[in-house]
Parts: sequence; C-alpha cells; structure tokens
Amino acid sequence: MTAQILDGKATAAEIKSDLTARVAALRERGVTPGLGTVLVGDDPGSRKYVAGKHRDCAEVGIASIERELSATATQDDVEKVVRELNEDPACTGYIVQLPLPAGLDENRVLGLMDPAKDADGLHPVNLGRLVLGEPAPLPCTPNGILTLLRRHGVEIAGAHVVVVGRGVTIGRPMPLLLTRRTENATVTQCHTGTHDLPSHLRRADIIIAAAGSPHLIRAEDVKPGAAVLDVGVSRGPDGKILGDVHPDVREVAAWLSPNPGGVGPMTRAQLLVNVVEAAERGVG
Ligand SMILES: Nc1nc2c(c(=O)[nH]1)N[C@@H](CN(C=O)c1ccc(C(=O)N[C@@H](CCC(=O)O)C(=O)O)cc1)CN2
Repeated sequence: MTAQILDGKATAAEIKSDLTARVAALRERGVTPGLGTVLVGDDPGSRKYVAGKHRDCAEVGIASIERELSATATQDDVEKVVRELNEDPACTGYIVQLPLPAGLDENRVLGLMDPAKDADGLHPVNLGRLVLGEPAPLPCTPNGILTLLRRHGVEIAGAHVVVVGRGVTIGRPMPLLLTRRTENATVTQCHTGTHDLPSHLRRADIIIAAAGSPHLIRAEDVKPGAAVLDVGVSRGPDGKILGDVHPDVREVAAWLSPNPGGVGPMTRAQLLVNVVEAAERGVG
C-alpha cells in the first residue's frame, strides 16, 4: 500500500479562496478584518511562521498589524503590546507567537488577551469554552487537522485516534475537539511518560504525531490502512524539517500528511478563518 496524501497546501488554498470572497463582502460593508501578531525574540522558525501568516493575510485581503520585540524584552514590555492590541479597533484578532523566549510567562500573557480577539483559541476562557462545548475560536492546528481529514473523506466518527503530545497548541486541545458529539472519535492521549507507545499506536485508526521527536512513528508501529498526521517539526543539520513520522510509514498507512505541506498550511488557514469569523460576528 502507498498512502494517499493529505494535501494541506491544496486544502489551505481552497479555504483561502473561500475566505477571499468573505473578506470582500466584509469590506463592502466597511469592515476590514485585521490580524495582529506579536513576535518576541529572534527564533528563525517563529519569524518564518509569522511572515507566512502575513503573506496569507495579504492574499485574502486581511490587514496586517505586526508587533516585534527583541529577545531582551521584559514581561512588562510584552504585556504593554498585548494591552495595546486589545484596545486597537483596527485589530480584529491577534496571536502571540509561541514559544516566548525563556523567562517570560506565556500563560500570563495569553490570559491578558481580550478573549474576543484571541485568534488562536488559546486564551483560558476560550479553552474553557471548548471544554464546556460552548462556541469559541478553535485552536488552529487541531482544527486544521480535523478539516484536512474531513475534506479528504477520512472517517472520524467511531475512529480510535492516538494523539502523541500534550502541548497547549495541539496535544491538549486535540482530544477535546475529537470527542465532541459532532466528531465522535475515541481518543488515547500519549506523551513522553507513556509506557510502550507502539502498543497504543498499533491500535490506532488515526495517529496524530505532535511530539517533536524525529521519526518517532515507525512503519512497524502503524496499523495497515491507518491515517497518519505528522505535526512534529525538528530540524536536521541541513536545516530541513524532520517530522515525527518515518518516511517508510508511507508504505503502510492509507493516508499520510506530508511535512512540510500538510498540517502547517492548515494551521495558517484556520487562523485566517478565526479572524474572518470574528469580523463577521462584529457586524452581526
Ligand atoms: N501562537 C501560536 N504559536 C504557535 C503555533 C500556533 O498555532 N499559534 N503553532 C506553531 C507554529 N505555527 C504557527 O504559528 C506554524 C507552524 C508551521 C507552519 C507551516 O506552514 N509550515 C510549513 C513549513 C515551513 C518551514 O519550512 O519551516 C509546512 O508545514 O508546510 C505554519 C505555522 C508553534 N507556535
């Protein structure tokens, strides 16, 4: 078996094309959605992701508001920018690029954001709403993964999904989305403390690998016919992306998300969806 590709790049392009029409409709009503980003420090990966977000904005007609702080920025400096974006009427939604440099309190920064402008769905109020099943902006990578599966016709209802990872952007919220009544998946959450990871992986219909551990998921750990989503981003000595999934998995899985070109573009597309939805809510 050779896996079919879960093509994030093509799916994100479809989403962006739909959003372009919705943004044009908003602009006709005098509303220009604006995405703010807060980038702290000089991590090249974070810089690249933020630049990509603004390129996407330009593509669909969303205005960009960029705030950059140096690696020596203090907690107060970051919080000041967050307060400014909370008050800025041109900013419909914004994100604080994670991770923040060591020494800064990420949770405190996220908690200071206006939940109505939280384009990442990572504010504690919005994560709480997700737990309670109330409407909220959804975290971009988990929601992007669901969209990617749905648009390729991969059955989620009744599937046994193994999520590997427990970080705030993917691992924690992913099972919350998958176990909603609209999705009806059964989830096993694994992490660095899990004993005998392969025994869990082998029972999965869908594997979501977000551990940041290069080639952690090997072909022999994957049930033939499973769908495998590679979310991990590590870098080889040449700077190229090394995903969590070994390339041989292609011969066993029925569906595989490439990395790059799979979940990453979907994360960016879902961010735009959150910004446009916030602007649409604003006009009623
Ligand atoms: N505030 C947030 N911080 C972070 C998030 C997040 O959702 N919100 N997720 C990740 C990084 N991320 C978005 O910010 C992100 C990661 C990857 C991509 C992407 O398009 N990747 C490309 C490859 C790019 C490359 O060559 O490096 C791909 O997969 O094709 C976009 C966004 C952590 N921080």
